[in-house]
Amino acid sequence: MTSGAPIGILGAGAFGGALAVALAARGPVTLWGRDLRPGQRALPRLRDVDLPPAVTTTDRIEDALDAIVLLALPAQALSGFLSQHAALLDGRALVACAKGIDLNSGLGPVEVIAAACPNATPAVLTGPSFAHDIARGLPTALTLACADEAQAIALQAALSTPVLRVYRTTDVIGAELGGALKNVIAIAAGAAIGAGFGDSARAAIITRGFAEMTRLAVSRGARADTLTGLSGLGDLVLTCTSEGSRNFRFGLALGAGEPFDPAITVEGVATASAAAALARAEGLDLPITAAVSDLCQGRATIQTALAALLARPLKEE
Ligand SMILES: NC(=O)c1ccc[n+]([C@@H]2O[C@H](COP(=O)([O-])OP(=O)(O)OC[C@H]3O[C@@H](n4cnc5c(N)ncnc54)[C@H](O)[C@@H]3O)[C@@H](O)[C@H]2O)c1
Ligand SMILES: O=P(O)(O)OC[C@H](O)CO
Repeated sequence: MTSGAPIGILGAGAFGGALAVALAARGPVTLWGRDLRPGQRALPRLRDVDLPPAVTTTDRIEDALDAIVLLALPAQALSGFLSQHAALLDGRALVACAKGIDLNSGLGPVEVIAAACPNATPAVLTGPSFAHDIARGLPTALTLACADEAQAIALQAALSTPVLRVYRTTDVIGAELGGALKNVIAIAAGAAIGAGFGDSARAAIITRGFAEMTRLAVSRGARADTLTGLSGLGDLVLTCTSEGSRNFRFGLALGAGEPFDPAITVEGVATASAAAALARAEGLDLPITAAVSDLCQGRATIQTALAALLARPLKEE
């Protein structure tokens, strides 16, 4: 894997498209999408952005199997996609870009890769980053997590550009759970704002939500300090405070009792249920996560969820 080596991106949604634009600054990129026409230069999920000449678009996965393959697909689609294409993908450096927990298995993206492609070198790219910011060339810092440190160093170098600053860690569980769980807390923050509970309530949700993220991640084997980094606290702050976030906007609609376009990817919905199940299995108390899961599944209203959270026994912080 040399600097400027070709990169393949599977998934031509907002994030796959944005990464293609950014990584084209350092070498050739092949972008595969299931609905992509060869030669297509504009992406429906990434409005007002034209792909640069260094990006080749294709609807043949075989064309995008470069030394590094980024998987820019939603978390709930990853397992099925990998199983379907395992023969092509196994044995490669596969970098998941998804932020979620697989609802069926309770696994994070790296474990999902390992299960479907046992000979691949799996990694995850996460951290605070809106596709529309990256595609516009705005400065962004990400986290690359890979259990193999030498591979983490190589991927970090290969995926960094003058404006895309990639940090690395070998704490895969911590990095991927931070990215997954912040989406759940962002739904709660959005719901609080949408329901008119105010900014003080949002600050409480961010803080107590962060405690829940850390509790579950540490219980699953993460280092607590990973959660204070870009992939945890960094992304939590971004996603809970910006209407650029789909999870936050979904929460806003939920809190306001308004409809939300079901075609928009909102990772926190499935991940709330997956995280609540993991917490039950680990004997952990994650009240905000459970409330989001109940809200999303229609088992609670915004008022009953708030009442349940406020009625909890008083405790030490
Ligand atoms: N958009 C962002 O700002 C952003 C930033 C960082 C990380 N992410 C993460 O990246 C992942 C993808 O998000 P996105 O924003 O690109 O979503 P998106 O909805 O914009 O695009 C998802 C793409 O995946 C494709 N897809 C879905 N299921 C598929 C399947 N089974 N086979 C093949 N293709 C399939 C869709 O056709 C679509 O092109 C999510 O986990 C998200 O959390 C997104
Ligand atoms: O739009 P969201 O809520 O999926 O968030 C996008 C990124 O994960 C922000 O880092």
